[in-house]
Amino acid sequence: MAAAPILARRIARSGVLPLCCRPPSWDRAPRQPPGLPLAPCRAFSNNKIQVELDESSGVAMMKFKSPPVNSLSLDFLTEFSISLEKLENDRACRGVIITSTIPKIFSSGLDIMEMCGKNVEHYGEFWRAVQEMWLRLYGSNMVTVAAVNGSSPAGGCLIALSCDYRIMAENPKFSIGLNEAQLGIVAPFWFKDTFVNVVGHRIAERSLQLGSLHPAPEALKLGLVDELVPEEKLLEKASAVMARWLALPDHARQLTKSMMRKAVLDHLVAHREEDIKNFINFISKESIQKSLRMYMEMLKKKKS
Ligand SMILES: CC/C=C\CCC/C=C/C(=O)SCCNC(=O)CCNC(=O)[C@H](O)C(C)(C)COP(=O)(O)OP(=O)(O)OC[C@H]1O[C@@H](n2cnc3c(N)ncnc32)[C@H](O)[C@@H]1OP(=O)(O)O
Repeated sequence: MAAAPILARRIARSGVLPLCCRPPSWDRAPRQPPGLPLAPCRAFSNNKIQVELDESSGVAMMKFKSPPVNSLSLDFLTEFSISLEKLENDRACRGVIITSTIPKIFSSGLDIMEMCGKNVEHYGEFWRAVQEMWLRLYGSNMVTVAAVNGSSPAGGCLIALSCDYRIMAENPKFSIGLNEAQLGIVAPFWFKDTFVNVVGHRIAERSLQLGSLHPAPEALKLGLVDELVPEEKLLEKASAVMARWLALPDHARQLTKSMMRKAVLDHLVAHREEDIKNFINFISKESIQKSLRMYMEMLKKKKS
């Protein structure tokens, strides 16, 4: 019996408070009393995501590990939201680095099979889980750094865009972008707003209308990612960036982050049910289902 729907309902019932539910944490510096042995790493690993918290630095490493392509299924999204919630509520954790264990893939975006041939209840539950994940990540009090070590289309790109800083492996074969238009679907307003907040209106408009996937060097030029580094240096660089961000007092950084992101978060919170209804109506259309089926066939043909 799949646990995800139950967990998803549990999260949904609990409600998410954007920017974030726990109290302000300027007193939450990692505690490593001098003279004591190094604080241990605490780890929790579920099926699809592995998390290790280094208590001495206050930094968690979150690794997606859902073969073949880290697609964002209902189970994955539920696990992701629960992992974020656990870290958010852990006073020892101040920052999280998000990366993937799958070679060449950060995340392939929303699991298309969750949006194909299912019933209205399923679409509603799935979309609520997508919203939940974004509200938790975009509204997180923690410093969030995406170490993008592979391709990252659509929902995968949204995860990276929702972080505070994006470092990508400098391989031109890896691409990133909101390519929904290529699938015959439309990125919802909060995907668009998150994108605009990172790259500005003009670049976002052109990229969204064309459903562009930008190779890493182009993504850097557009400001979609903040820097490129050789793949083998990605985690080292992410840790260095994290240390720089954590050097500031938490309360000042968090209030600034909240000020920058609040309007966009509030917009979805105020229109959450409407957004779910809109998704259900859109995705249930026969023409949209046909587009998604054709896209999946195209992916399979590309392989053979
Ligand atoms: C009102 C609002 C309405 C709607 C809003 C909806 C917003 C949607 C957001 C999204 O995120 S949609 C998903 C967009 N994702 C993509 O376009 C990515 C598609 N995948 C790829 O381009 C490639 O698979 C790849 C990620 C670059 C990896 O390529 P690679 O060659 O390494 O693997 P392969 O293509 O052979 O794929 C392996 C396996 O995985 C299946 N797959 C891939 N992506 C997805 C996915 N997103 N969902 C489900 N399944 C996916 C692929 O079909 C292969 O399956 P197979 O082994 O059974 O053939």
